[in-house]
Amino acid sequence: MAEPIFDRLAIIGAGLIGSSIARAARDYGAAGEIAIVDASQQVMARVRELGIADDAGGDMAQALKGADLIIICTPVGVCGVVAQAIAPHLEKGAILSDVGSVKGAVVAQIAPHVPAGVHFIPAHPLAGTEFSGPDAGFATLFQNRWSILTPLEGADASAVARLANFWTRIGAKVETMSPEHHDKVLALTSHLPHLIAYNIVGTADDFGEQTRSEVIKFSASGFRDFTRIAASDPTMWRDIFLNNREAVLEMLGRFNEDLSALQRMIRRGDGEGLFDFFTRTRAIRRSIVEQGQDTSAPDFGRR
Ligand SMILES: NC(=O)C1=CN([C@@H]2O[C@H](COP(=O)(O)OP(=O)(O)OC[C@H]3O[C@@H](n4cnc5c(N)ncnc54)[C@H](O)[C@@H]3O)[C@@H](O)[C@H]2O)C=CC1
Ligand SMILES: O=C(O)C(=O)Cc1ccc(O)cc1
Repeated sequence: MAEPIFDRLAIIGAGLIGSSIARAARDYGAAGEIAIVDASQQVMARVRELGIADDAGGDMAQALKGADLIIICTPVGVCGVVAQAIAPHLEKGAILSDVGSVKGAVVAQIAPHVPAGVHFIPAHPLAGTEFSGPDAGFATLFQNRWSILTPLEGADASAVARLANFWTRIGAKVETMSPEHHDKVLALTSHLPHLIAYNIVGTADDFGEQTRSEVIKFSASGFRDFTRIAASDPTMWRDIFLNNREAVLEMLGRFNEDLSALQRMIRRGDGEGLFDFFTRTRAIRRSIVEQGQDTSAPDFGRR
């Protein structure tokens, strides 16, 4: 196997993403040693049972000793607190990264705590499922999925390249962009779809018992897909919406306008308008499939 890219990887937060990175780093030889720290004793006990870390003692100073890559894998709402707690233990030349679904607010939370000589390079793997916790992770999660790096201005190019190599080694394709651009793109492609799913499933839940049980009984694939997304972790998604407020509200405004236009077409019996609209949206789906980015195989995300 090729040489490890990092000597010691420390993961803070061993949920779906943190535990998947640990498994993948070991399976693909991306790190010499792997240390895991999690605030939950229950999670730490499970990490030891699963045997996915070389160091799962739970001591922060010990875990970070000699770590040349540290990845914060907690919900985005606590990134700042975590960065503050780990800062005294970070060694010169180390790379500090994260996997948060929001980048602007995460940079604002973490950057003030990064000691001089430590390279802070935020990242976001566009890979996941509706499940959480250390048991939900798996080594192949990042295969053929994007990982977006959002280095700050003046970031050390060789550190960025080394982190990009790490993601490539564990199967991902890497792209670089600014945190602001990331947050706009993800507001539309990930955050808004989750909000719509939470909303439609919530609407069904607001109906009486009789309707609710019929919805469950007769749910065809459209609604079923929404229920999968709406089963995603409440803490994680609360933090995403609180931390990508501006971009989500902007996209929601555009979405509401388009929804009103569709509503008007239905009310006016404008079949031609509806047909044209649905023809445009079908073309988008076709280009995604042509680019080989369709991951909607029946068992995607279900294990
Ligand atoms: N779930 C998904 O599909 C994806 C999630 N992300 C991002 O990855 C991050 C983690 O998400 P998941 O792994 O799904 O969450 P998760 O809920 O499975 O795991 C989070 C872990 O962080 C730990 N934690 C919470 N506060 C902590 C603290 N102060 N110190 C140390 N550990 C702490 C929790 O005990 C838990 O084990 C989030 O920021 C999320 O936005 C990114 C891509 C996909
Ligand atoms: O399960 C799904 O369909 C997802 O969309 C997973 C996901 C959730 C959050 C992210 O920031 C990236 C990927």
